[in-house]
Amino acid sequence: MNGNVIEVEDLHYRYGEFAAVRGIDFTVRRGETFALLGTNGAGKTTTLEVIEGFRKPAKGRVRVLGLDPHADRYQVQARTGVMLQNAGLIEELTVAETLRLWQRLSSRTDKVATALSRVDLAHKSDVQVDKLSGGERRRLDFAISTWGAPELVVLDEPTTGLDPESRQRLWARVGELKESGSTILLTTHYLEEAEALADQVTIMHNGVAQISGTLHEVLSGRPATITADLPAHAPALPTLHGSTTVDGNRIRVETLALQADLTTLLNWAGQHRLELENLNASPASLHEVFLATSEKG
Ligand SMILES: Nc1ncnc2c1ncn2[C@@H]1O[C@H](COP(=O)(O)OP(=O)(O)OP(=O)(O)O)[C@@H](O)[C@H]1O
Repeated sequence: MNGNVIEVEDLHYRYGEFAAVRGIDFTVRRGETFALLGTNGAGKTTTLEVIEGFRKPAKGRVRVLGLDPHADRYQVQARTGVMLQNAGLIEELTVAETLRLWQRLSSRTDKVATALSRVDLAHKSDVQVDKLSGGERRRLDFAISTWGAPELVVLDEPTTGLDPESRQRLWARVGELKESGSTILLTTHYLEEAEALADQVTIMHNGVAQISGTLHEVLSGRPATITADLPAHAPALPTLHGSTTVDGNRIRVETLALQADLTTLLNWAGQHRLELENLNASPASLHEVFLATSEKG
């Protein structure tokens, strides 16, 4: 096997007549974290399910750990940890019993107490699964899918339903997995999650990849934004590198020269003794890229 853990070439998948995935290509190298983003119904889960070996592509070539994930699914699944959107947990077992069962089933070694403390569930060891909150179930599922740090971890919307603190903790755990050498493929609707974790992203829409690359590649060339409210009767604005739009007293500057334009604007406000209310300056983010790609239709 080369350094690629996942290779997807011209992947197509159909549900009957409906083409859910229409020619996706991407490669995930060993040790990388790759985020698949996109609108609802874009085809992210379908793509993940093909990679996990649950679905056979209509067309195209998929290799996972050098194997065909459908034909060789038992070999691939033994080396992969998968967190689906809805976990099939056994409701009658306690949290600790669930992990002890997993310990017997898994070919990887890990410790129940350690796995529980990683996801902050040690205090729930003796609680039955059907008594857990939605976020706690999600964390238990994460503990199972990352048991023994698998070579490949596939996470379908891992932090949906988690509170902000639990989300940050899970990000830290994903960071540790990455440090230990695991390759991670995840889908998420939280763009800041992709910004925090991913080396590479692909944004899907209607079964097609609209944009792919490293975060730097995806964001480069995208303008930063400055917004502010001007006081009434403000003098004419200074000349800026970026393009300015005015709506009432609110200005919005889209610029590739954020520092220069912000300095000009602040100097101008200072000279005229103006207060710029609600001043905000932000670099390009995945949020704008996402909106731009999903508007393409
Ligand atoms: N079992 C199925 N039978 C028929 N159509 C399906 C089936 N599963 C998914 N689809 C359709 O395929 C498309 C892609 O679905 P998929 O779940 O892969 O999208 P997604 O990007 O994961 O969406 P979301 O962000 O909403 O979870 C959607 O239009 C969906 O309605």
